Amino acid sequence: MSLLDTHQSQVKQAFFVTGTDTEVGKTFVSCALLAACADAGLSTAAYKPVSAGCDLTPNGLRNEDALLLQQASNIALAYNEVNPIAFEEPIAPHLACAKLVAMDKGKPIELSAIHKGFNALVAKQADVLLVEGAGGWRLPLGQNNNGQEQFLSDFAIAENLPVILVVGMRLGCVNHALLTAQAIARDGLKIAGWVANMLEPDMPFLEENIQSLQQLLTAPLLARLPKAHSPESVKASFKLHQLGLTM
Ligand SMILES: Nc1ncnc2c1ncn2[C@@H]1O[C@H](COP(=O)(O)OP(=O)(O)OP(=O)(O)O)[C@@H](O)[C@H]1O
Ligand SMILES: C[C@H](N)[C@H](N)CCCCCC(=O)O
Ligand SMILES: [Mg+2]
Repeated sequence: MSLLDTHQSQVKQAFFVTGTDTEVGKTFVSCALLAACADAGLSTAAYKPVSAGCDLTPNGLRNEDALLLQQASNIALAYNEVNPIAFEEPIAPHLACAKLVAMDKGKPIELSAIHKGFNALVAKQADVLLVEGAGGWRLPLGQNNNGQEQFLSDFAIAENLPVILVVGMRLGCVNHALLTAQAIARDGLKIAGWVANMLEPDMPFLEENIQSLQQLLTAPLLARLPKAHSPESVKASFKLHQLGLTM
């Protein structure tokens, strides 16, 4: 029985949300999907295992993505349950981590800690659990104690999570989307679907680019999100039955 099967007995469905790059709308799309699930009467939780770019507050580091995901979840979650590994600098997390380790102010990122946080959220038994990556699919986490390079995708692979791919619609996204989809498939995971996030409404041939991706990506197009003032305002873009969340 795969890890996911074990987990699925406790959650209706967990998804790993990745994107064609950083800043393409993983958080925005995740919050919109969480709102759509809540409207459908589903209980929701979210996880941002690794964050970089945080404010230092009296309660500790706080990442904007993680706060938005915490707020968009309708199961009450403590901040550290949502985001157990946080770095202050808005840079690649493995570099932020290496800097702290070099100054003896931190320790290497451990995949086991990411799995532990995931298992704790699975135990909350939400109908839907969204895990947001950081940057793109192959996010480095630095070396483990055996000197092996680790990636956040290793976590998704080990948990056998279906993946939602957020494509930031801008020139160059077709290549990024196809390379990401290819890597996910070669990693043995299923893409549950992809989202056309229309960050740049005036992108030339926007429709033609979306149609090209529909032809070139085998996974279904889950939603076309327009540039909007809030994730809540575009939650109706999702058809939850495509994700097996409603009949
Ligand atoms: N469809 C949209 N309409 C309006 N604003 C959007 C939309 N999608 C994303 N944004 C905005 O663009 C910025 C980047 O989006 P977001 O933070 O979701 O990207 P991300 O992929 O999660 O980035 P990161 O890699 O840092 O996690 C944010 O300010 C977000 O609010
Ligand atoms: C700081 C930024 N907003 C993201 N949270 C982290 C992006 C990491 C990108 C790593 C890479 O270059 O692929
Ligand atoms: Mg984000």
